[in-house]
Amino acid sequence: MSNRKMITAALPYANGPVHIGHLAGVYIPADVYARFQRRLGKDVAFICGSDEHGIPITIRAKKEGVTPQDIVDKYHEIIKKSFSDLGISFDEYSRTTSKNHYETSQDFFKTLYEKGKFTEEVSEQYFDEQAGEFLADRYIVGTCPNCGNENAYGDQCERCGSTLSPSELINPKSMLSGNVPVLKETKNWYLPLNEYEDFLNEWIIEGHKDDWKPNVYGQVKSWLNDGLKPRAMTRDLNWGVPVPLPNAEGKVLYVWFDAPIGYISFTKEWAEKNGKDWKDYWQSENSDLVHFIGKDNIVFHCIIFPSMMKAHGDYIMPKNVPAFEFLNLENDKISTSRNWAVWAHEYVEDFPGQQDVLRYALLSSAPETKDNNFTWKDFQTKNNSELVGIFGNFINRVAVLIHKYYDGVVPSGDSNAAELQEISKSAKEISGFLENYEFRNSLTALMNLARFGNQYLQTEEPWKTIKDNPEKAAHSLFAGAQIAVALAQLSEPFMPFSSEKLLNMFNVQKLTWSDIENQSVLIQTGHTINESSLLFSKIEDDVIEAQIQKLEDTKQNNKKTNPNANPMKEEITFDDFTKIDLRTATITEAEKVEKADKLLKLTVDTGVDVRTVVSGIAESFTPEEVIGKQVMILLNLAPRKIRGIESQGMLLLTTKPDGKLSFVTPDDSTVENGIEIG
Ligand SMILES: Nc1ncnc2c1ncn2[C@@H]1O[C@H](COP(=O)(O)OP(=O)(O)OP(=O)(O)O)[C@@H](O)[C@H]1O
Ligand SMILES: [Zn+2]
Repeated sequence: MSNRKMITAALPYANGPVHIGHLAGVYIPADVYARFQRRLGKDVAFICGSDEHGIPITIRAKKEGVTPQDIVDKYHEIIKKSFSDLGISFDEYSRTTSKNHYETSQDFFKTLYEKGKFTEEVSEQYFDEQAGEFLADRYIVGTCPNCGNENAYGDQCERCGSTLSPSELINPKSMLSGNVPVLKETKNWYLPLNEYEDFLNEWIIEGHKDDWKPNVYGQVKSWLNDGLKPRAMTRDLNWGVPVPLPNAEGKVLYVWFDAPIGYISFTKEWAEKNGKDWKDYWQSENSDLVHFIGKDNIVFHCIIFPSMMKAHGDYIMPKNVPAFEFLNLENDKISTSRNWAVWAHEYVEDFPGQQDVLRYALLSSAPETKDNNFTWKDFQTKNNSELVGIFGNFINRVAVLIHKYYDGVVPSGDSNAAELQEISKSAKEISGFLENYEFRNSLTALMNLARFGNQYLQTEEPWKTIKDNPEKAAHSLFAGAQIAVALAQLSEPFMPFSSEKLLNMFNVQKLTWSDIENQSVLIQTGHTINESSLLFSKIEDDVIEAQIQKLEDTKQNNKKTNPNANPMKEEITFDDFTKIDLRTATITEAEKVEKADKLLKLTVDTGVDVRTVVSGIAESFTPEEVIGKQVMILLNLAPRKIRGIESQGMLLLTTKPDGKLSFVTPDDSTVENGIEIG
């Protein structure tokens, strides 16, 4: 084991604020680990920053009519403040638009280029001639070949979830101009990942079978089993780090090339300010590199970035990549675009001074080995029963009784008593779990010490023995004080705000982890403690209901701005519109079409003539229901045979949320048939 810990947390993408999913899946566990390593006396660099390049940012900027820089400036500040408010103890939090990052990532690219690690490949890519730009996959929309969704993206259909490439889309269109894009040749630089398969197999599949998490190991194995392909490390785009080669105008580094190099750039920035050498953390065998990420980032941190570092030649490989699964909210997938989230900055406003409650609740339901769910009710229970009922209650009783019976001076007791062994036992247990990235178990071990303390006081009953056996009472509170101070010390990685309050309350200094493991006496007889203050307070039902209501409002709002509604179709002229002959009409007869579940044969009085229309409405209406209904008809639609019946025209219908159809009708019954609509 080495003395240095180079800890990174996934760079949050600067197109939205931080939510509880990010916190539970990456930043809080990473912070617990970093704080713990510092307490072990390790030389820790805990590094992060905003990821400010890539397509979603440019798309968002276009939508809002601002520049990509405007977007990232806004979210970088919000994200940075949320982390600091929640006590995430980054040594450096920077951003990928920093000058230093441009230089570092360009240098990295140049080194690989000069060593001949890239292959150059010419490929055909979609190009928007009107906008004069190559189109990233996300910038192309069209019909999904799998489900028929008309608004599938060039890389993915969000309706059926299938992964696509732009050439698979039916009727591809550019999102920039709405035009049909053309294929045009372009040259890019590729990293032949297939050449790194042997190295990855040996290093991860053979070398980390036992110490990496099964979810991480399994994902890597399946990527390797499928075989790796060369991947483009540059893109035709105008937002990002420019490719540092001649004749590479209009090309930038692939966002997943530059983003992980951000860890290195930001370490440099931190090292420079603190008189350290960044290479001691990234290029020395006496350093453990650990990446904290969510499961969707595994391939980038276990395959692509390591291959880049291997190609470079000077870097150490990560010791571990403890990736988390996903956190859901109230049984629904957390989503920035649907605003389905508990936002860190809003939590801090709604629950002032209660950051540790969120840290505790998220850690105890961290999606460590499988996806997990956050609910407000559960959050309330964790606070009221565990933090208030057990942890806070125990410490408060100890402090209050010491003030009451001994004027705030720790009484004398037997420092060899068996109950004091619990302290070092807990410290060792927590430490073992944390070294193994088992955050939930470590938190349980901490709470178990508080539980033990509570029970101990309950059996000892110093409030009774103080009368007839004062020596016993003194020892009980001496031992209670040791356990309370142990909790103050050991809770720091998990609940840093409360830990600090507690250390002040007991008027003691921070100890190293090994001191806590090795000393049974953490606060001496005769030591004066400060006034006790309440650590945690009960969260009432109305507070929780307000949060639930907020989510309910989001649901309602999402219904209003219907996420299922298709975006506008291609623009048409007024002349185009006047070609359409829409009229009011009345259905006079209706019957089922034999052997067709969906069809009704209708006789329609159009005011101009009486005609037959076959309409696919039988799953929404019975024939009886529609007779006499006034409707709207598209009169000049070319006739068409459906099931042997000639259908002359089309009725206008729309769809209700339950999927049933609804007629478009005039809202006034005095409108006669045959009147034009327009
Ligand atoms: N619900 C979640 N649970 C656990 N981890 C998550 C969750 N959402 C994102 N993460 C992780 O947080 C880190 C930063 O995420 P990033 O900024 O890239 O956002 P994202 O994945 O685009 O999320 P969103 O789409 O919700 O904004 C990544 O490592 C990602 O895997
Ligand atoms: Zn689809």
